[in-house]
Amino acid sequence: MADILVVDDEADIRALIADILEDEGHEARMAADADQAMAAIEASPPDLIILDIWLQGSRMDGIEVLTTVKRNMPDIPVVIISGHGNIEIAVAAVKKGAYDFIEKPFTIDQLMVVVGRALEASRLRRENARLRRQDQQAAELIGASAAMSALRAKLDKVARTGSRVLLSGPPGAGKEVAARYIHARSARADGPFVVVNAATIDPDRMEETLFGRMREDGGHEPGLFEKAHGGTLFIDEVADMPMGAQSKILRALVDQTFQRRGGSETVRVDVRVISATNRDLEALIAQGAFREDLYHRLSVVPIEVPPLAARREDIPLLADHFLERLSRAEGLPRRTLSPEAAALLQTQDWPGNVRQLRNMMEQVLILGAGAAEIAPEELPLGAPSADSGAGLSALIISLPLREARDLFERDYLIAQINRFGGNISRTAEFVGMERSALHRKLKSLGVVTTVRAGARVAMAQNDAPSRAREDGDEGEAGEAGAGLT
Ligand SMILES: Nc1ncnc2c1ncn2[C@@H]1O[C@H](COP(=O)(O)OP(=O)(O)OP(=O)(O)O)[C@@H](O)[C@H]1O
Repeated sequence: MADILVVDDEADIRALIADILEDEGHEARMAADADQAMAAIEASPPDLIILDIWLQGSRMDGIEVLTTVKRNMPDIPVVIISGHGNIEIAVAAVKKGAYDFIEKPFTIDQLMVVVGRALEASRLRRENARLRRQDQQAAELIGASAAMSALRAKLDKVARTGSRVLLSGPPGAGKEVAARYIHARSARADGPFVVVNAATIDPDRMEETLFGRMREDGGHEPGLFEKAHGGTLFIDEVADMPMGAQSKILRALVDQTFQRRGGSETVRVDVRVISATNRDLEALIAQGAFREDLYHRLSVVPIEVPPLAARREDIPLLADHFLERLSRAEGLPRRTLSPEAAALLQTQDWPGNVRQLRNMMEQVLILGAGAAEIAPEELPLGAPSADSGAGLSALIISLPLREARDLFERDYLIAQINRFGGNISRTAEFVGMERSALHRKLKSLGVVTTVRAGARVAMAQNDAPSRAREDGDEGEAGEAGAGLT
């Protein structure tokens, strides 16, 4: 059911058309002149406007209404009703953007055919716009690190050319997104983007998949090269391509022609190939597992997509992007990372790269506690690695050096005092400080000691060592190291 606005100065024709439309299951609104029409459109843009070209006694005639609508809301289709013998004006209206016209007098069938076509064309246009938006979104490369900016600059450059590109990088780093990014910014953006993963296709069916086959009835099944005509074919995991298919691809790349399986006709296509690998193709060439000539054809422009661990600054940005997208897609409440959780993610090594981060954010969103801020404890992390700095607490990593050092010293000294059962002399000896210097330090960091369950324990007086320094407040435990043994 569509919402259709009928604009005609003749009341009986207006009502007749509205009746016909309502009988066909549409909702019809009516306007007698240009002002009523514009008010109705502004109140709620209709799916279709049926517009009489002559509007007696109206401020604007039909052509002017058409021009205004096309300027302000170009996506609303307009069907013009013209009087008999006014073909030139009707044609001029189509040139100004009307979808079509019908001449008075017309039959119900004639009206409904034009209305049906106009609604279908507008539905397709909306659908195409939606798909293009989706493609653009899938081709979104998030990241503000220097590595990402350099990658984006290379991809932008190569997008403007028609060159073949070989993307290399570890699994999940974003090679497919990079390929989509190139396609979406290339002259082929309106053409198809077809993906084939050489590692997941049965090697015996590879040629058929890529180049199609003839059917027994004389027809043919198109292969992916044919489906990508006018667009881009993305060959993922190209290193897994069987030798037989490699030589056929080589030919398809050299002269853009091939034969379908079981056929003799030469098929010509216009396809840009972007391929990707996470393996060392040169090593495979040395082993005789990959054709060197194909490698050179594929890697006219080689581009490396860096692992996530080489661009840790992007991690909070990426994580937040996934949290936003996933919560919207799943209809879940929006959650953000606490600064400590974001810092902790930055200390991880991410062998599964961006895909692993995305999966983790999905897990947190679905299984997590649900508070607006995600706490570090909610992150499903394994043991920290030795060389990534992950041994440091997330809180410390989220602070500037001075505050981090204060916090570290406070926690470190509390742990040491408690280890030595509250004995400041032994603590001082172990940490390598004079006893008096340790006292001063404890005071400045806001560390106090108190007796609990018969044992002397140290603790932070509050969470802000600098405040303790300013006001010299010794707090309720009040000893700040003084008078201890
Ligand atoms: N820079 C990025 N911005 C936004 N999303 C990204 C980015 N990089 C990767 N992704 C997302 O991470 C996931 C993995 O990316 P992609 O499939 O492009 O990796 P790949 O390198 O092609 O992996 P594989 O080698 O396993 O095929 C996808 O969901 C993708 O949308």
